[in-house]
Amino acid sequence: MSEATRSAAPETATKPAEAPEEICIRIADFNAWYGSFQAIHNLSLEVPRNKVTAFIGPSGCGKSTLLRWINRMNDIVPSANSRGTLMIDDLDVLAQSTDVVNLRRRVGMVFQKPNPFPKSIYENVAFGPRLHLHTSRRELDELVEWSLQKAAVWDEVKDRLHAPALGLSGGQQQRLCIARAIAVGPEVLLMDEPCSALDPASTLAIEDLIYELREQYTIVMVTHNMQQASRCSDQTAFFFEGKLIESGPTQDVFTKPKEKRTDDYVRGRFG
Ligand SMILES: Nc1ncnc2c1ncn2[C@@H]1O[C@H](COP(=O)(O)OP(=O)(O)OP(=O)(O)O)[C@@H](O)[C@H]1O
Repeated sequence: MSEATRSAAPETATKPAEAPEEICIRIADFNAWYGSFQAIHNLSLEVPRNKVTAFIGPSGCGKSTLLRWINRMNDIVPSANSRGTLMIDDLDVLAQSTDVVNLRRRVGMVFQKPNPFPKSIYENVAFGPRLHLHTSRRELDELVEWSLQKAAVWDEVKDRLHAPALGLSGGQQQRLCIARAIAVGPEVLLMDEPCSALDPASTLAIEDLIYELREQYTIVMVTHNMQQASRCSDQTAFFFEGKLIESGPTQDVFTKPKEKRTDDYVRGRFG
C-alpha cells in the first residue's frame, strides 16, 4: 500500500470489527389491555442478548405489564389481553400453542419482594430442577451448590442448607430467589424492582450480581432507581403513559437523551 493510499484508508479498516449485537427478545407493534383499558400502545423494542436492559418510567407507565408478558405471567390476570409480536429467538411467546411451563423455564422471574417457598434453602433451589430436569441426587446437590454460588449466597448458607429459607435476611432471600430462578437453566431473567424491598448494602450486592449474571443471561429489569439503572444496565428503555419514548445505550439515555420527556424524567423533574 502506498503512503498516499494508507493515509486515505478509512480508520475502521485498521480497527478489529466489533461483534454485532445479538438480539434475544424482539417486540414489535405490541399492545396490551386490561379489559378496555389500554396499558401499552404500539411498542417496539429489541432486547440484546447477554446484556442488562432497564425499563424506567413513572408509576403506571406499563413497565411491569410488558415485563409480565415476556413470560406470560399476565395469563393469570383474566382481564389481560395483548396483540403484536413478542419473540424470544424463534419462540412466539404470545402464540396459543406456546407451552407456558417450558417458556417459564426459559424465562425466569424475580419479584419485588423476595418470595422463597416456606421450605428449606436446599428445597427452594431443588424444586424447579426436580420438576423440569431428570437429575440424580448427586447432580441435584451439585446444581443446588452451583446455583447458590452463582447467586453469590453460597458462603452464607452452605452450613445451613436444610434450615428454613424464611429465616434468611431479605437480601439473602432475594439472592436465594435468584438461585432458584437460575437453577432450571433459563436464558432470560426478568426482574421486577428486585431491590426495592432491600437495604442499601443488600441492594449493592444484588446490583453487582445482576451485572455479573449478564455474562450468561439476558436480563430485563424494571427499576424506579435511576442510579441503579445507570449503575447496572447496558441499555435503558424509557416508558411514559404506556408508550416507549426512547431506548438506547444507558449512558446515552442518561447523558444525552433524544427526547425532552426522557431528559426531564432522568433528571428527576417528574415521576
Ligand atoms: N391487573 C390489573 N388490572 C387492571 N389494570 C391494571 C392491572 N395491572 C396494571 N394495571 C394498570 O395498567 C397500567 C400499567 O401498570 P403497570 O403495573 O404495568 O405500570 P408500571 O409502570 O409497572 O407501574 P409501577 O412503576 O407503579 O409498578 C396502570 O394504569 C395500572 O393501573
